Amino acid sequence: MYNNPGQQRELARPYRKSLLIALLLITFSSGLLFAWINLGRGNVVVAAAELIMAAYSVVLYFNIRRTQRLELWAFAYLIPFFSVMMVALASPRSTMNVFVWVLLIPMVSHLLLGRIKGLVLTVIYMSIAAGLFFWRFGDDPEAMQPVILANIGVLTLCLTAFSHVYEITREQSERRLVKLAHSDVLTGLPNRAHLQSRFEYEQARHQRLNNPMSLVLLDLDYFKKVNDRHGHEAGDKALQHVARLLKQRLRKTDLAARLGGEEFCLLLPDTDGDQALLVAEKIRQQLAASPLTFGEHSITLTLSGGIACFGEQEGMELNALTRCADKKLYSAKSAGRNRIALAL
Ligand SMILES: Nc1nc2c(ncn2[C@@H]2O[C@H](COP(=O)(O)OP(=O)(O)OP(=O)(O)O)[C@@H](O)[C@H]2O)c(=O)[nH]1
Repeated sequence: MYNNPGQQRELARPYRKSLLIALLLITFSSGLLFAWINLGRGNVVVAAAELIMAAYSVVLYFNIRRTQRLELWAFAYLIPFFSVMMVALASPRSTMNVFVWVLLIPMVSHLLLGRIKGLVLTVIYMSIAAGLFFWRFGDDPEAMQPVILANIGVLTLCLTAFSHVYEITREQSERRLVKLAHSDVLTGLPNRAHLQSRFEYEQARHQRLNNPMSLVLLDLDYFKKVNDRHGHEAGDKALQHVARLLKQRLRKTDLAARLGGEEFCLLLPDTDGDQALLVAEKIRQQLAASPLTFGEHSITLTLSGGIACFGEQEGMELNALTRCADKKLYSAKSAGRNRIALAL
């Protein structure tokens, strides 16, 4: 599942990229506009910094469209952008109005860098901006009025807090959505999409370490009869019963997924065919020995299974392995059900 920060960053990539591109276009046009205004006012240092920033944003624009390392480029944009802002704040020729730009810092930092790095950058540049404000206007009684300081302080704090809380809730809902998209609603087991991404991870690990890996397909026997005799609710309970058993029996490093209907798949890393057969047999026996209680009924469930081993012979891709395991599952069904087939 997408739980680590790297994967979380991957999810945020598309919207951060669009945002960064929009910011670059704004920086380019506003850089030109303000350079022209500042040149007119004789504020040459600030005008030069703004022109450089406008030119730099064109360079970034072309790099960002192709890059895979968005966060690095976001830093490459934000640090010069905020630094030029600080130059403008420090310039004796600029008025107090220019400090309104500081309010952009928390929003832009959080949106482009996420909650932790965004907060760090916000605190650094807000502290510099506060220092510059007191340095420039500390002896101006008009600017130092408590009501003005309170307005600026509270507004800045609010914007920082809102941006931070927004990022936290955005990350949480993103995680929830990904979890939903990767799990089966009825049983809570991972679904086919999750199996595919986990398989790709295990496939890469196998190529590096050459460890064995097995895939087991399990299918409940005569499941239609359970639905027909006891109703769909009993069928659903039976599927949840099997899912619970799989979760209990397997190692943390194994994966049990529901592929759909009454079919389940186990991905067993570091496990060869014989070991997989032992695991599947234990599950089969335990299921047969622990009937589902539904109302006053006790419903005995059995399953059949087929095992495929990762390798050139049976398959190196998920589809090929599944096809191979499916053939063996079919032979287990034909041989009378309630059994696991390792060979055809
Ligand atoms: N209750 C419930 N039933 C489901 C669900 N998904 C699939 N089924 C039912 O599972 C049954 C599968 O029937 P079959 O494919 O004939 O398989 P079977 O009866 O187990 O027979 P064999 O696999 O040959 O042993 C169908 O009746 C489906 O409606 C589900 O989510 N809940």
